[in-house]
Amino acid sequence: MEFKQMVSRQLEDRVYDFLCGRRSKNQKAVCKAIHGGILRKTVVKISEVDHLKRSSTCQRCTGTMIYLILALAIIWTFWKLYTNVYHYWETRGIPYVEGKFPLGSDPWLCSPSKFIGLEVQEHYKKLMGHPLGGIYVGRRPDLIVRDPKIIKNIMVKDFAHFRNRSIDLSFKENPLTQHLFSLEGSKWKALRVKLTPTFTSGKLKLMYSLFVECAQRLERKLQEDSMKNDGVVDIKDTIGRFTTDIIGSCAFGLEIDSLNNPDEPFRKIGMNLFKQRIKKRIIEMLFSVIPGLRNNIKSLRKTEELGNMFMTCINETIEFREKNNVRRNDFLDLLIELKNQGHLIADPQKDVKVEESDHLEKIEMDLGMITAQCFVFFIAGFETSSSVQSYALYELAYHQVVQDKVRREIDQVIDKFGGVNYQALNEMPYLDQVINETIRKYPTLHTLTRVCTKPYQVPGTKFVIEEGIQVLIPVYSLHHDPQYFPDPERFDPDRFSENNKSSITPFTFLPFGEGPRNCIGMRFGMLQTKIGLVTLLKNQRVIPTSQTKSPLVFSNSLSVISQNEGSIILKLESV
Ligand code: HEM
Repeated sequence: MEFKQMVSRQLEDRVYDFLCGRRSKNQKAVCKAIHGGILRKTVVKISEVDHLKRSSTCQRCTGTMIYLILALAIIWTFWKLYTNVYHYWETRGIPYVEGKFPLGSDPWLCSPSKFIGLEVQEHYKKLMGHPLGGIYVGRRPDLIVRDPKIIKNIMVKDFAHFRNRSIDLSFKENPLTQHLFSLEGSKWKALRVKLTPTFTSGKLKLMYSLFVECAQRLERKLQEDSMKNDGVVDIKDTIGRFTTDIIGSCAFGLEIDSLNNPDEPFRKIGMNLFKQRIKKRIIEMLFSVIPGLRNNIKSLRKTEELGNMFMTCINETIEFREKNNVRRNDFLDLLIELKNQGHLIADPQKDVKVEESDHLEKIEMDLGMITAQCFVFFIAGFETSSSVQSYALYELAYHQVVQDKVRREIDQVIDKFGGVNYQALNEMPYLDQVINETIRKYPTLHTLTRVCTKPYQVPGTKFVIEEGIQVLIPVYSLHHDPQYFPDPERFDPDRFSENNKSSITPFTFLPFGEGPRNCIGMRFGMLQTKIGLVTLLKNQRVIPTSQTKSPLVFSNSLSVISQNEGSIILKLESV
């Protein structure tokens, strides 16, 4: 007997053992005789099944066989339906990265150690030479845009087609989801117009004294830390506490002191919000396959509890301020003003153009809406600026010449203004270069998203982006593309010097996004970052220690924000 035949016989025997269970040798032989053909061909004709039904010896195995075939048919149909979508880009003549069952183009679920910015970069590299290309995230066809000119059209010129981000708002009963980052369409527009004046430089100047209070606390803490433990500190943790204090003070009007109080609840909340690991990734992937599942996942309702805590805190603060006529010139004061107007309707303003076709939706500025805005200021303001400062200090520790140059600039400006006031911070061009180079190398949002809200023909092509397609703007990949930033892994603040910055290709450097939906808190974030760095660098030198992990490794969290794994340990030395 041929080897192949022998193996198939053995296999057949095993299948019969499984189907016929504990039966006598003779009964099995009858079953085999009856089902042999069926099994070999794996296709059952109804007549054969009828015949089988009539046979009293093998009624049990007939039933099992029918179930098995039904199950196979269901699996086959599911597989066909599931994988059908993987022809989406091919049929539209768009270059693409192949999608495979069940994860699409993204093997990241299988490699939990990979940072999403790097995953997108792999696709970006595979699509080299093409202005845009398709990928599949699970079953969802997404479009990666590589060409800076098309990026400009999507983010600015033809923004009317791409107003929304793709944030799942199915968890609607949670009031915290109604914030500026996630709102869509005319609701977003109305709120953006009203909140924009909150972030003018005039308003920031009024808040400056709140920044100074927190900076003074940071200065004292650093002095203490430099004398303990041989000056070795977890700089990420210290700066994280400092930004929590600033945002707590400016957004919630709370005098929290997380720098000196390790158990400060706001600090704990901030940290937990960004701990989304592999389990969360798997859940997210399931959401892309089974929409609506989100509503049924109990663990995600934890955010509801968080919402209640925030609501109570804001409620009490507003009540107190209104009763005692307290004003602190912070975000909450400005939001209370909006609450007292009752509702918002967007007005035409130069930064957010209202088109004639726009239906201007009324937004009730109730407590829920106010809390949601405070919440987004808290998460956006806490993690972003704290990461930028920590990564800048990490790079400065390894680039002492650059660090000395920044310190010289700080000393000159302090001499000129007699201290670190608001104006002084705006006259430090080299510090600006260092911050820009930090957010180039470590962009806080590795990938930006826009959803196509009305069909859009890409200029110069016949290709139409359909409504509902998610567009990915690969910020991390652009910032690390040697075509735009030669030797991209080198930390070189001179890329942003007065002479060199004009040669940077527009729309390849996007640390705060672009267009009407860019970062509303950019000035606030820059101010927070500068005051933190100046406070530290004017009195201390940072140097790497044997405990400093280098290079920085970015985590695989699903968060839109790039976060490095673990701590950033540096040594402080008084200067
Ligand atoms: C250095 C610090 C910061 C960085 C690097 C940063 C970066 C970004 C980026 C890249 C976006 C998306 C832009 C786009 O899609 O085009 C964004 C949006 C946003 N940021 Fe920031 N951000 C920072 C600080 C802040 C602060 C301090 C606040 C608030 C206090 C804030 C509030 C927001 C909000 C509300 C949005 C959504 C805007 C909208 O959709 O209209 N950000 N930020």
